[in-house]
Amino acid sequence: MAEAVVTVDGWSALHDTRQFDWTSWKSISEDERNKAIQEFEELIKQWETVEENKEGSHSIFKVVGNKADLMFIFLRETMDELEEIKRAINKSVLGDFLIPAYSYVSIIEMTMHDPMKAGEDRELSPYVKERLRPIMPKWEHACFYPMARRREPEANWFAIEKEERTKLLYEHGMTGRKYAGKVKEIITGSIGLDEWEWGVTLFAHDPLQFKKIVYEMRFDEVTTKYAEFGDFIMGNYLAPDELADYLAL
Ligand code: VOV
Repeated sequence: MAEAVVTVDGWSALHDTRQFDWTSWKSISEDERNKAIQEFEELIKQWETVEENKEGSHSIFKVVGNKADLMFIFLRETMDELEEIKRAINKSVLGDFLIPAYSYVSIIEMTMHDPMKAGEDRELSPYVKERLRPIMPKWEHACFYPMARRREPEANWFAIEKEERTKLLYEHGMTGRKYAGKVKEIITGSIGLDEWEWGVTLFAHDPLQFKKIVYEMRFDEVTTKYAEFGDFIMGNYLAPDELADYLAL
C-alpha cells in the first residue's frame, strides 16, 4: 500500500472573493460613503499591525474577470481568527456592499519528505518555518486556483509509491525554480477543508508569467498525468491607500 507523506503545516488561509454592489453604493450619500471607507481603512490598519508583528498576512486584489470584484487573502494562525475577520468585514458598513462570491479554506503545507533530497526528511529550518508562515509579497498580481490529484484506475496519485511521488514533485520543483524572482507560490492543503485538495496562490509582477508557468508545468508528468484544476481567479493588487480611489464615484 502506498504510504502517506507526513506534512508540516503552517498558517490557515482564507481566500474570500466578493462582488461589489455598485448600485447600492451609488444610492447612499457621499458622507456615508466616506464614513464607510474610513471605517474599513481602520480594519485594514488592524490587519497591517498583525502583519508587522508577523502574526499573519493579508492582501487585497481587484479581480479582473467577472467572477468577483475583490479577492481578499488572509493567512492566520487559527481558523477562529479567519472566521472573526470574515465577520468583521460583514459587520462593517462597507460589508453591506461586499456580496460573498466564492471562498476557499485551506492550510499552508509542505511535505516532510524533501523532494529536493529524495529519501530525506526536511529539517524544520528557518527557511521551512518562513514558508509555512509567509508574509505575502505585495506584488502587482495574484492568481488563485484549487487543484486535485487524479484518482483514476490508470492514474491514481494516492496509489503510487512515495518514491515515485517524490520524484515527480522534484521534477515539478525544477520547473518552478526556473521562475525564481518572477513567480512566488503558496501551496495550501485543503483535503477535509474545502472541495478540492490543494489551493495554489501565485504572485507575479507580470501576469504573463502565470500563463507561462502553468503552461510549462502542464508538461510535467505530475501535472500531465495527475492534475485536475478548478476555476482560476486573477487579480491586481489593491494597496491600502488606493481603497478610496477604487470606491470613488
Ligand atoms: C513558482 C514555482 C513553483 C515551485 C518552485 C514549486 C515547487 C514545489 C515543490 C518543491 C513542491 C513539493 C512541496 C512539498 O510539499 O514538499 C510543490 C508542491 C505542489 N505544487 Fe508546486 N511549485 C511551483 C509552482 C506551482 C504551480 C504553478 C502549481 C500549479 C500548476 C501545476 O501544474 O501543478 C503548483 C502545484 C503544486 C501542488 C498542487 C503541490 C502539492 C503537491 C502534492 O501532490 O503534494 N506548484 N511545488
